[in-house]
Amino acid sequence: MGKGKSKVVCGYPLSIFFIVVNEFCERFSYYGMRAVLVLYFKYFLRWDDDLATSIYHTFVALCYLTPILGAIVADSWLGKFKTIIYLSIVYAVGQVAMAVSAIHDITDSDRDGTPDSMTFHIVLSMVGLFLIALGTGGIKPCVAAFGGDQFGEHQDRQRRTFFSVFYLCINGGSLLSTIITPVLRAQECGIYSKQKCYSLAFGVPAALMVVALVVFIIGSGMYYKAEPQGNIMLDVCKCIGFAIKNRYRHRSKQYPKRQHWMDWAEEKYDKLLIAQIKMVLKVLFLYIPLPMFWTLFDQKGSRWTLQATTMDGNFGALVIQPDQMQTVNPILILTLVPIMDSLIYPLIKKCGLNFTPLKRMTVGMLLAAIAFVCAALVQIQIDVSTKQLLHSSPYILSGQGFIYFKLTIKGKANSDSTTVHNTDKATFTLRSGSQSCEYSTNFGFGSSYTFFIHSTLVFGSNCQDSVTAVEDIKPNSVHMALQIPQYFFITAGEVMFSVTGLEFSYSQAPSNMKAVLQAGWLFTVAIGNFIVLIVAELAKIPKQWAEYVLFASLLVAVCVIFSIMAYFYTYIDPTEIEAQFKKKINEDDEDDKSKPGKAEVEMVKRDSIKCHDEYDKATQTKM
Ligand SMILES: N[C@@H](Cc1ccccc1)C(=O)N[C@@H](Cc1ccccc1)C(=O)O
Repeated sequence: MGKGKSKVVCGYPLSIFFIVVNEFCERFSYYGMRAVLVLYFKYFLRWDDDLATSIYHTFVALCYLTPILGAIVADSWLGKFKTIIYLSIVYAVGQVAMAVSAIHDITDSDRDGTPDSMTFHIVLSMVGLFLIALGTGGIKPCVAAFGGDQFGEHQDRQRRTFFSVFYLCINGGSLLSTIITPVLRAQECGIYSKQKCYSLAFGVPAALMVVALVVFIIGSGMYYKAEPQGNIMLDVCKCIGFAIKNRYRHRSKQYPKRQHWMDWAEEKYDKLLIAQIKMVLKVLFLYIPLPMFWTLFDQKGSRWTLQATTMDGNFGALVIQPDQMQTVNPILILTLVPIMDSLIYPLIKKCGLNFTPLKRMTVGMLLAAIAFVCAALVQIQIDVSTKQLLHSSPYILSGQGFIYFKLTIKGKANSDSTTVHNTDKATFTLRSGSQSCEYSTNFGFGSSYTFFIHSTLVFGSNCQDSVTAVEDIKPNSVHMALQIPQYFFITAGEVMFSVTGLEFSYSQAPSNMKAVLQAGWLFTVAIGNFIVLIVAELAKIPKQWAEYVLFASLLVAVCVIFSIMAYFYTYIDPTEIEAQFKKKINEDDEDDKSKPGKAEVEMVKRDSIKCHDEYDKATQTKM
C-alpha cells in the first residue's frame, strides 16, 4: 500500500501518475528553453560567442546550486508539496518573462525589425533566467523525493521502478522539446516585421510549465504530504558544531574515546538527530568522488558537439546537425532503461550476483571512461584524415585573369553569405548586368573551396567550363555515426550511475532530510560542471584525443577510490533506525520516571551504548 489517500493501481499509488506527468512537462520546459538559449543570446541579444557561452554555463551551474535552497525550504519550513507549488509559479513567471523578452516588436518603434532598446530585452531575460534557475533547481530535489515519499515502507521494488519511470519521463520530455523548440525558433513571426520566432520557442516551454503546475495541483488530494520538521538544517549545523567543539574541549587522553566523533554531541543533542546526521554524513562522504562522472558526462554538449562539427553528418535522407547528435542520449535512455530494468538486472540477479546500487554506480563510471576512450579513437581517426590546406588565398591573388570567391560548407546552424549548409550539390548564378549563367557542383560536408572565374567568361545558359573549383579544405570524411558507440557507453553509464544514484540518495536519507540529500546529489553535478570549466581553462592539451584519454584515466582513478569507499559503506534502513531510536527513547523516558536520581553521566554512557547497538543492527549490508 502507498502512504497517501491515493487509489492503488497495479500496486502503485495513482498519485505518482501526476508526479511523473509533472516531471515530463517540467523537463520539456527546461530542456526546450535551454536548447535555443545560446542562439537567442547570439542572434537576438547580439552577444559575442564568449559572452553567450559564459552566461549559458553560469545559468546551468545556478540551476544545480539552487536545489540546496529548495531542499532547505522544503525539509525545514514549507514541506515538499508547497515548495513545489510556490517555486513552480516562480519558474512559470520566469519562462513567461523569457518569452516576452524575445518579442522584438515591443521596443521596435522604428519598425526596422530590430529592438531599439536592447537594455529592456537583456534585463527582462536575465530576470527570467534567474527565476527559472530558482524554480527549476528549487523544485528538482523536492519532486524526486516527493515521488519517493508516496511509497510505503515495504514498497522498495515499486519505488525503484518509479525512479526508472521518472527518468524515462525526464528523457521523453527533453527529447521532444529539443526537437520541437529549434523548429519553432526557425519560424518567422512578428507584428511589424517578421523575425526568427524566439518568443514562440520560449512561449511553448512556458505553457508546458503552466501545464506541469496544473497537473501537479490536480493530484493534490491524493498525495502523501510529509510534514516539515522545523529548521532541520540549522539544527544539523549546530549539532555538528557542538560535536567538534566538545571533542576539542575533551582532547586530553584522560577522556575515553567515543565510537564516532559525532557522539561528542550527545551531551546536548537528541540521539536520534545524531544518528540521522551520521547517516547523511556517510552518504555525503561517498559523494566526494562523484563530480568526476559529471565532468565527463556534461562534455556531450561541448567537446563532443565540437567533435561532431568536424564529421560528416550526411545520413542519406537525413542530414544531422552537430548539435542534434545530443538527442541520441535521450533516445538511448528511453531504450536502455527498460532493457536494464526488465532484462539485464533480473538476469544478473538470476546468476546469483548481488548487483548492489554502489556496484552499479561503479560500473556506470567505468562505462563513462570507456565512452571517452571511444571518443579518443574517433578523434584519432579524424586527425588521420585531417583536412589539409591545399591552397591559400594569397596564392590566388597573384593569379592572373581570374576573379575568385571562397565558399565554406558548414554543418552549423549559423550563416554568412558564402556558407552553404549540408548540401551535396549547390548551384550559383553569376550575373553581370542583365546577363547571367549558372554553375553547379557537388560539395562535401565541412569542405572549403575557392572558385576561379575565368576572365574570358561568356554568359550563356551554362558557365560550367568558365569556373574552376579548387578544394582548399577537404570534406569531413569521418562519419558522425562513429560517435554512436561513445554515446552508447556514456548513456549506459548514465543509466547505471544516475538512475541508481537518484534512488540511492533517497533510500539512504533519514526521513527529514530526503530533499537535502537529493540536493547534495545535484550539487555533485554543479561541481562536475565547474571542473569542466577549470580543466578547459587550465589544461591546454594540444591533442584533443589526449585530453579525452586524460579524462578517461582520471575517471578510472576516481572510480577505484570510489569502489574502495563503497566497499566500506554499509547500507542502512533509515526508517528502521529511526523507529528503533524512537522506541528506545520512549522506553528510557519510562525508565527515568521509575528510577529518579540516577547520575546523568551514567545515563549518557548507557544510552550511547544502546544507540550504537541499534545503529549497528540496522547497518549490516556492505557494498
Ligand atoms: N539524459 C539527461 C537528459 C538530456 C536530454 C538531452 C540532452 C542531454 C541530456 C537526463 O536524464 N537528465 C536528468 C538527470 C540529470 C543528468 C545530468 C545532470 C543533472 C541531472 C535530468 O534531471 O535532467
